[in-house]
Amino acid sequence: MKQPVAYLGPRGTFTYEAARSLFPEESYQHTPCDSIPDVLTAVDSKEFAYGVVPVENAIEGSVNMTLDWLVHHVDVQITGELVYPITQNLMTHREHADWSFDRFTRVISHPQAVAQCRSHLREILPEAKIAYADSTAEAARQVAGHPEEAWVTVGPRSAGELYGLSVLRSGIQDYANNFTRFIAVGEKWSHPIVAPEREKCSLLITLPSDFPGALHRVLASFARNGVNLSRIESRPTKKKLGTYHFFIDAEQGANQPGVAEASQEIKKWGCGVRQLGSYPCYSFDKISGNRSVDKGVTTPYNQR
Ligand SMILES: O=C(O)C(=O)Cc1ccccc1
Repeated sequence: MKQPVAYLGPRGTFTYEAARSLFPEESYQHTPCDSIPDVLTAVDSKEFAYGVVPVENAIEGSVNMTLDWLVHHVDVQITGELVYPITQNLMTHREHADWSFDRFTRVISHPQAVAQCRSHLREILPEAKIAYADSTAEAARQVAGHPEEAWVTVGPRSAGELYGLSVLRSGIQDYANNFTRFIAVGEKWSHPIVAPEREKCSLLITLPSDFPGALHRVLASFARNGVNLSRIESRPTKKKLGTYHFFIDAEQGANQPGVAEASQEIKKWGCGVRQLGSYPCYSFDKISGNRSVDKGVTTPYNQR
């Protein structure tokens, strides 16, 4: 029987692509959820063994919705990572395929997709209002369902194809090298065909109050124990202005030397240390096999 995987849907999202790359269709059944919290909650409640959500984009940075739900609302482990190339397309209803840009009144998409194309959209659609949807494919679905409206959307070509939209312009992201990191959450798992490129682990560190130089000491402890860090991101604790949780990614698995030692030392100083996962990392190029991704135009519009 195929194992169930929840992803940020509907079909056609970038997350759908990522979910199919990490969890091949031969062995897994992919089920769309309406939002990132829905995916994480469904895995936390064990309704689904696995889930896939976006966590960070090269242009726009962290997906705060994912980070905040991991900290405050669910207790799930990160079990894998995929780095996936993103090409953003400006798309509209087939009936408006030959319209000039100035006729469109609204751009609908996921906040991350809009943010990745902000300058380009300001330039070509300066008067259009921005409206947000829970995913790019949901936005495509809305545009497809309203031919009477002068709406455009931003998202993957696959979503446009699925909902019968026309592509007005491809590669509308503001910068080249637009990649998104997606995470798998839930039960332990490993890709049936492809070996991971490396291991990583993610920790959530909470500093005690009134502790001078606490963050400095935390980082120094990792350095002393020979642990290479690749990311540090702060998010508000939501309890008091100016207090933060720190997401820290280390370039090694949690059971390799250094991480346990540093964590113990940090805990002794009164810091909270929660392991969010120790997991294999994959890149789309290696994992995709024969499946194609929208190569589109990956040079941003202002560098053509
Ligand atoms: O809405 C989607 O398609 C998603 O998967 C979220 C997202 C949006 C923009 C870039 C990467 C992921």
